Amino acid sequence: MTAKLMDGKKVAAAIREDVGKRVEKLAARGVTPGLAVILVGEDPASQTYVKSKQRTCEKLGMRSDLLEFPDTLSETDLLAAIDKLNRDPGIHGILVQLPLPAHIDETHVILAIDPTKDVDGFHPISAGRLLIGEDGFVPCTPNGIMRLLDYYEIDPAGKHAVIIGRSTIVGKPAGLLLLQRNATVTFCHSKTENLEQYTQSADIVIAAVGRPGMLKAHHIKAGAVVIDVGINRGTDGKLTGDAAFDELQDKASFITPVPGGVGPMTIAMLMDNTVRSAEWAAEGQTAGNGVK
Ligand SMILES: Nc1nc2c(c(=O)[nH]1)N[C@@H](CN(C=O)c1ccc(C(=O)N[C@@H](CCC(=O)O)C(=O)O)cc1)CN2
Repeated sequence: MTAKLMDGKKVAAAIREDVGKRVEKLAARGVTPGLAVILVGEDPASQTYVKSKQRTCEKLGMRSDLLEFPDTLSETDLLAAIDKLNRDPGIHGILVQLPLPAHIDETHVILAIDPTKDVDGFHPISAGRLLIGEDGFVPCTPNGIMRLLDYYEIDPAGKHAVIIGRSTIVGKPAGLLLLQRNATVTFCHSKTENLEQYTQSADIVIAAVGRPGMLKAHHIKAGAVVIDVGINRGTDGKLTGDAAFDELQDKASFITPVPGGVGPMTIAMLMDNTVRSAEWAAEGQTAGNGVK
């Protein structure tokens, strides 16, 4: 069996096209969706991602503000910058690029973002809405994974999904989304003993641990769907995922490549969340539920 590639670039382009149409509709009502991205420090990968977010916004006709700070920025000054953006009516989405320098507490920063502008979906209000199944901002990478599954008509209902990784950004929300779609979900992580005991019975395996090539052919059953969230840059600059792609592609039914799989979906879903935020604001709603 040769696995079918799940082409994140193609699916992300289709999402951007839809987002672009919604931006035009908002423009007809005098609204320009605005995203503010805060970057602290000079991590090269983070610089690439924020530039890509900015470029995508501009291509779609959205406002994009990039606030760049040195890694000596104090937490107090960062919270003040967020507060200013919270009060800017032209900004519908605020995100702080992660990781942050060690002296800044990520939780304080996430809590400072107005939940009605939390387009990353990291605020506890967004996380709570996802937990109870209420409409709200869903973290971009897991939301992108769901859109990829939908595009390739992979219905998680009744399937066993194994998630390797329990981060609040990817693993946990991906598990909740799959559960909402009636999958049976197992979380595995760095302390899981005998990983293959779980992965070998999985219909869908999501690898999100940041360990290059850790998911190998012997871990999966024939015909499993493999979603690779890993973005590991080698010393040669080459990007590899958490899945050993070459050996898995002969055993899986579907597999996401790295690059070109889940990564492009993350930015497309960020655009989707930002435009949703502007749509909700234009309707006088908060997070889609009609509450002002
Ligand atoms: N505030 C946030 N910080 C971080 C997030 C996030 O969702 N919100 N996710 C990651 C980084 N990230 C977006 O911010 C991101 C990672 C990867 C890609 C992507 O398109 N990857 C490409 C390869 C790009 C390359 O060459 O490096 C791919 O996989 O094809 C987009 C966004 C951590 N921080």
